[in-house]
This record gives sequence, structure tokens and C-alpha cells, in this order.
Amino acid sequence: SSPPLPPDPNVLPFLGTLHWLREGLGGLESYLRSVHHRLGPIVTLRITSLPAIFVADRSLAHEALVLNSAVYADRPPPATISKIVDKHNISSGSYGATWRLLRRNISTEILHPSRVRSYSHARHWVLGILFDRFRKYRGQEPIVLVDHLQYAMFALLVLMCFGDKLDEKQIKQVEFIQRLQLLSLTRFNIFNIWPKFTKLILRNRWQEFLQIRRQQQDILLPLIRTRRKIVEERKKRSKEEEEDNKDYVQSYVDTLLDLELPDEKRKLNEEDIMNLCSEFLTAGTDTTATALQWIMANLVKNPEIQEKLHEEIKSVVGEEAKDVEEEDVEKMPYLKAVVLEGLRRHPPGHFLLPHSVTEDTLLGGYKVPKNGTVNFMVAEIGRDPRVWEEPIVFKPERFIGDEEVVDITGSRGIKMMPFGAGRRICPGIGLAMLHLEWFVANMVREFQWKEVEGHEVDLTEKLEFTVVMKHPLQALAVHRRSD
Ligand code: HEM
Repeated sequence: SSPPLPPDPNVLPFLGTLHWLREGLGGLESYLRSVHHRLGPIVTLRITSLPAIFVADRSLAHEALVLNSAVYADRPPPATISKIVDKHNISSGSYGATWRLLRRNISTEILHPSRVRSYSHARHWVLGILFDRFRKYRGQEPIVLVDHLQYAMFALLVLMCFGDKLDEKQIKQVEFIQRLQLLSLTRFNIFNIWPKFTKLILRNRWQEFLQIRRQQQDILLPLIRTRRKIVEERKKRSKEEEEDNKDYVQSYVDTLLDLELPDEKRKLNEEDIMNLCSEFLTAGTDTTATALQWIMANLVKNPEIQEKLHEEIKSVVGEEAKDVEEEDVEKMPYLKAVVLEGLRRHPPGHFLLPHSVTEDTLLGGYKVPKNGTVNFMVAEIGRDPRVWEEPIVFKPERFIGDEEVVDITGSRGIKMMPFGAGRRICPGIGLAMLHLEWFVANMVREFQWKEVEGHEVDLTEKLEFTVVMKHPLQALAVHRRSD
């Protein structure tokens, strides 16, 4: 009498998934699209021995993530690789006291709007670096934009994480090792399947994994130790002396040094802190740089949208202001619409991170078992033709109206959910939206972005850690104002 699992398209569970596995995870999405078409918005695949449920419908997503949010707030137990790189981090932590503590810490101590404001000087510093780089191309040579955007996001998040302005060489080292780890993760995921056996058979690859991990320790641990010393010395100084030191800005590492793990009754060790810093850097750089690249690509492809945006920016900040300020972006509805349209049409993650449920439950009349994973199809939901007219067209105007057209947090209903929804919603949503709006506004204010002949904008997607442009955007940045 117990309700069945959502329908499974394969008569022979494991064999059935082989044909998309050949194409990698990118193949999974198009396979699922055809399966949903046949079997409805909720289906089961057997990728491992545990059922993996896939949800492609906004109402079911809302029912699960928002209306039933406590039940869906768990994550599947970590596999071999995750046990090492994600140990005690937020994104893979199970729904319990440790997750709650770490999530509260990042949300209130680093990502709270008042704290985010305190990093404004860092954003101006990074914008200066970006613009110096762009000017060197004199509007004549193509810029591969994503390389610069990634560097800019790293410069910014490294500063928020470790507190100090590092030099270019140090920032590049951090960027190098974090990206190496991220991009090679798919190759190492094989160790999640029969680890004892695969570690033996693929000995060299396992050694490579450990080597990357050591390299990461060599780069990140000294930064953490330096910061610890600064914090300890600061504690020794008197309150008055500290109040005079107006330049001091709290970093993520500062907030982690004294945290105590509730389950294990001990402070975080260096490795825990490194994992949390690594998560912070990865979560906030690649996602934002990817989204920025997609938005800029659409502005280059649609010059009339870019000009309309430029007109709005000029009307708010005037002709002479040096940079667009952070308060200014709040007065730019078209800018917000451009960013939302970018996130709808090209969400950096096409799936949320896998969720799991704290108890057996029901969704859409089917059973969702405690031991399975539940995956939500973000890109499909944002491109649902029943909600979005001409969903493939880039049309910011769809977000302009008398009423709020979309609630990006999904709490009052989901039409798109690039940041997820419910208890596991991305805690960086405010910072990410600020970075997207502010950097787009400043880049469009300062330069006209033009297509390069022979390198027309190509919106083909490719799955890396996020879904990126298969052919990265190349564009000319023509300075709008004479120096
Ligand atoms: C455009 C930029 C970003 C996008 C599109 C994005 C998207 C997401 C998504 C889809 C999730 C998973 C939600 C779920 O599983 O239900 C997530 C989780 C997370 N994000 Fe973001 N994110 C962005 C920027 C950031 C930034 C700037 C930070 C912090 C510096 C951040 C930190 C996190 C963390 C810590 C989690 C795990 C939350 C948890 O499991 O409780 N993200 N993000």
C-alpha cells in the first residue's frame, strides 16, 4: 500500500543510464529532459545503488523546498572525495547543529548587508585593477573577458577571506590551486565508487588527488596562520588602540578561529578552516564570474539592450561621476532586470546541490525515500514555456512591471531559482547580486562592449563546475569617455 517511487525510465536500472554517462554529466540534462517529457515532472534514476529523484517542476520544487523546507534541508552522506575536501563545510553538511552554526556564522559575520558594505573599498580596488587591464587593449584588441572576471572575483574573495590585500602573484596562486581542484573534481569522482578498488587500480590518479590537496595546504595554510597571528596580536592591544585602527576589517578566517564544533566539542582545526575557506572561495568566485560572463555576452550580442542600460546608468549617476556607487544601483530597475534575465536564462548551476530528506515523505503523489537524493532542475524551471514567454530569448523587459515580477528567493512561489530556495538557499545571494549589478553597471558605464569580427558571440553551453560558455566571450572594450 506504500506509494511508489517516481517513475523510472529504465527497465534495467543501471544499464539504462549508461548511454548518457558516455556523454558525462552534460548528457544527463538532455537525457532527463526527454524522460520528463515522457514520464512527467518527477522521475527516478538509478545512478548508484540509491535512488536519485529529479524534479523539473516549479510547483513541486516550491512544495518541497519552501513548504516542506525542514524535511528537504538535508544533504546525502559524503562520498570518499567529499569526506576529505568538504569535511565540516556548509554546503555538504548534514542538517544539524554543526551546519546551523557554520551557516549562521557566515550569514551574520560575513554576508550580512552591513558587513558586505564594509568591503566596499575592496570592490573599488578590484574595479581599478580590472579597468587598468581593459584600457591596455585600447578598444582594438579582443579581451577574453572571463579570465579577468575570474581574477577580479578571486582578488575580492581572497581579501574577504584572509583580510589582507595580497599581491597579484599570491592571488594568482590561490586562483590556480582552487581552479585546479575544482576542474579536476570530476576526474576524481571515480573514487567515490568502490574506493578501495578504484584507489588501487587508478593509483596514479589517487596520488595526483593527494598532491593537489598538499599543494592547496601549502598555499592556504600560511595565509590562515598569518591571519591568526594578526588576530592574536590585536586581542593583546588595548580597546582604545583598536578603536583608532579604523582600517581593520573582519575577515572570514577571523570568524572561524574561535568557533567550537557542537557535535565534537572542539575548536576548528587548521584543516577544517582551510576547507571552509576553500568552499568560500569556490562558491563565490566561479559562480559569479560565470554569471557575469553570460550577462556581458548577451549585452554584446544585443547592443540595443546595452545602450538602453547605459542610458539608465547615465541618468542616475550623471556624466561626470568616477564610478557607479553601490547605492546608485538600487535606483536602476533596468540593470536589475538585465541581471535577473541573465540568471534566468543562464543560471551558473543547472541543478541545485543534491538534497536529501530527513524522513520518508511524499511529493507529487510519489514516495521520496530517506536514503535517496533529490535533485532540482534549475535551468529547466527558468526556461519553462508555461511561465516564460519565448523562454530562450534574452528579454530583460519581462522583469519590468508595476509589481515585483519575480521573487528571487522563491518564498512566495518559484518561477526561477538560480540560488535555490528554502533553508539551503545560497547564503551569498545578497553579495552575489551586489557583485553582479555593480560590476555590470561599472563595466557598461566605462566601456562600450562590441562584438569582434570573426568571433561572434556563441551561446553554446559547456559543463565545467558551473555551466560556462563553450566558446568564451571575446569582445572589444571601447572607452566611452576621453581620459
Ligand atoms: C551568482 C552567484 C551565485 C550563485 C548562482 C549561487 C548559487 C547557489 C546554489 C544554487 C546553491 C545550492 C542551493 C541548494 O542546494 O538548495 C548555493 C549554495 C551555497 N552558496 Fe551560493 N551562489 C552564488 C554565490 C555565492 C557566494 C558569493 C557565496 C559566498 C561567498 C556563496 C556561498 C554558498 C554556500 C556556503 C552554499 C551552501 C549553502 C548550504 O548548503 O546551506 N554562493 N549557491
